Amino acid sequence: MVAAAVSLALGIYTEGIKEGWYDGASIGFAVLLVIFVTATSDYKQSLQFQNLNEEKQNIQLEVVRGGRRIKVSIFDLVVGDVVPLKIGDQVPADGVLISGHSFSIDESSMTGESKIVNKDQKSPFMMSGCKVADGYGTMLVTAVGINTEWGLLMASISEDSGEETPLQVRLNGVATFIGIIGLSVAVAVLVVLLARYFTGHTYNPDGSPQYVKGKMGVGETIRGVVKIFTVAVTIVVVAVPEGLPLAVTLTLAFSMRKMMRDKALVRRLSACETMGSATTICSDKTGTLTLNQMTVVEAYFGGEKMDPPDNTQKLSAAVSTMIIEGIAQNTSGSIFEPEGDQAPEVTGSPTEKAILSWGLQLGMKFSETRSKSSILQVFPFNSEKKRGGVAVQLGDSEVHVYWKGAAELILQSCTSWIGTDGSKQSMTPEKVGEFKKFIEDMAVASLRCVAFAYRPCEMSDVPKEDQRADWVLPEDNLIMLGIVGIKDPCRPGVQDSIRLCAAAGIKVRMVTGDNLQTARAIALECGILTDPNVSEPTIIEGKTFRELSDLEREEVADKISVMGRSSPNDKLLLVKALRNRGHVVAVTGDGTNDAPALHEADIGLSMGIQGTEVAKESSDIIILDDNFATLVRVVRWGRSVYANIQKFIQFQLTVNVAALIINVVSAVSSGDVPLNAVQVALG
Ligand SMILES: Nc1ncnc2c1ncn2[C@@H]1O[C@H](COP(=O)(O)OP(=O)(O)OP(=O)(O)O)[C@@H](O)[C@H]1O
Ligand SMILES: [Ca+2]
Repeated sequence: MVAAAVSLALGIYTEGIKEGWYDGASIGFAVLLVIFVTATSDYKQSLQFQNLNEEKQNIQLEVVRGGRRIKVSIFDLVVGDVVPLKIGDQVPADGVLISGHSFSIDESSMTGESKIVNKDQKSPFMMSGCKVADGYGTMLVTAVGINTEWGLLMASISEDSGEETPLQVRLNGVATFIGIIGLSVAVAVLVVLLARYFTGHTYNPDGSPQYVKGKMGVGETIRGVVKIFTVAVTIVVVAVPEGLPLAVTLTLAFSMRKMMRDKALVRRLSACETMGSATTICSDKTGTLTLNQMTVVEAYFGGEKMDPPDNTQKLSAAVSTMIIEGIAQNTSGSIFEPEGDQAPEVTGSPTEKAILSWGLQLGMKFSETRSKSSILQVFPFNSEKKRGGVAVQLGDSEVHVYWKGAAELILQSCTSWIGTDGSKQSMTPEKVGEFKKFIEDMAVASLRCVAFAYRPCEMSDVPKEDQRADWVLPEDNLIMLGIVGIKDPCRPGVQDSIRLCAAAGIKVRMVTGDNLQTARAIALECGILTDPNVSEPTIIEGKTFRELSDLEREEVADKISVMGRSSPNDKLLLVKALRNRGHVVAVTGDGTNDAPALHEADIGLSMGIQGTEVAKESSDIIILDDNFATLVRVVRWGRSVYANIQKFIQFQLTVNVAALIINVVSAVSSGDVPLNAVQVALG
């Protein structure tokens, strides 16, 4: 703007009002144009951010209305709703805890203290925005929206989303740098020209010197100097690549919108850029590479295979009852049994749903079974332990502790097994081999294996009610009930996406909590592995990797294609090792414990459907449809952002530098500039 004003003033002054205005005015016009485009794009971007923010906040959650669990948007939550909560969820509104087990809450977002607070009948109040750190429970909503503590807090502060990406910062730097060079060159030219002018080395077209000492009037001298000034100003204006940062903003905003349409919600703008340079993707298996539609297709109970898996003919009534009790009580899912003969509705995580549906096939009556015994203590399933348990009281003193979890891990804790007739038999090495063989067979067929076990107790073994919250469920000396194999088909199209990645130089690795053999089978199916006979360290167990030294981990990390039975912490270790190796790592995650790995990675991608709120908040991009193919599209967008910006920089710098050189050379040699700002800006 200053340049425009100066140029305008000088132009009018040197060439008269008729011809002089156009140079300055055109610079003014160019500047106004840039300002206008910047403002519009900034405005559009802020609108988009608002939309995205709304999208981010539009959490779908389950509420219980009329005894039935339904999914509603967080915006449709009303006072009086009953909301089931589990680990990783965000408390959606203010409310009180109605029921819960080992339920605790991370209130750091409200209080600033990162302390986990236990919630029970004595302190049942929960504030919106906090995260469930452990356990599960149900809450009654007492205040929503602006009436919550969180709402009051948010009303008093406004959010700032004007964040600049690293590329923008760098380009701003480049633009400033070039500007400074232009300025110094201009000053140099100014000095040279002035010196030549005043020493009488410049000439008019007729060959007479422009400046003759002592013979010039003041007006004429000023006119000469002003002309030189115009030249210098033009050099500065031409040299500054003012369009550069704007181009980046526009490109990013454009890609963000496109990505949103492709089912990827960008939480951090810079992730778009980084994603383009990713060299490896560590992907979850369940839900990302597979459909997450699970069904029980095999079952092995009472030491015998059930064929079909819901055929209970061989099992005695006592065994069936126990299995059904274990399924109905030891679950974080739920079944709604409508009146009449409508089909029951099963809700919960896909694994739970598969098991509950299978229970229904066995003839389980969900609420009836649950009312027969009362729950004393719960150990909710988590990916670290890969098992979940519950202690229930039947009658006066009989207590059953039920466990279900990763098959081979449960098997290790079993010292006996139950026969079809309900007799307890001791776990001989042969029988262990038999169970293992069965797990292996299912895993090779790409099934997820979940084992059921139990242990009878007496009420006298159970701590009194006031100390029960700290009671650790006994998990040794278990009695094996049986094992189910759950099928989760590969996503169609995943093979193509993985091939695409390979062609683009990105290595896809699978990091899963599932059994190594199951992982191998799925990896073969979706093309991460091509040879079924690969060995360590291409395919490695989480535990083995964990026990290596930092250096060894870095060495093997490159070779790993599949990691099975991994805990979220193993994922973090892998990401660290790969980054130390110089990789740009993208990692996917859904669980609460995945948050550290998502943070550590160059790009953290969380799952929109299966992902917990904690995971989403730690991620840079949310994959709304959980699909691996979407992830690959994000990479493509990231790369196009880079390519576009690169091209623009090349173009802009060529133009600016060339114009600068031409102008300087001709200014010094002839005292005038051939290229003015308008030509450069529009050219
Ligand atoms: N609800 C559940 N109850 C008991 N055991 C379960 C449950 N869900 C999964 N498992 C067991 O834990 C293992 C999976 O653990 P984990 O949660 O770490 O994996 P995931 O996150 O589901 O899979 P991925 O890492 O591939 O996304 C399964 O192999 C299964 O045996
Ligand atoms: Ca996982």
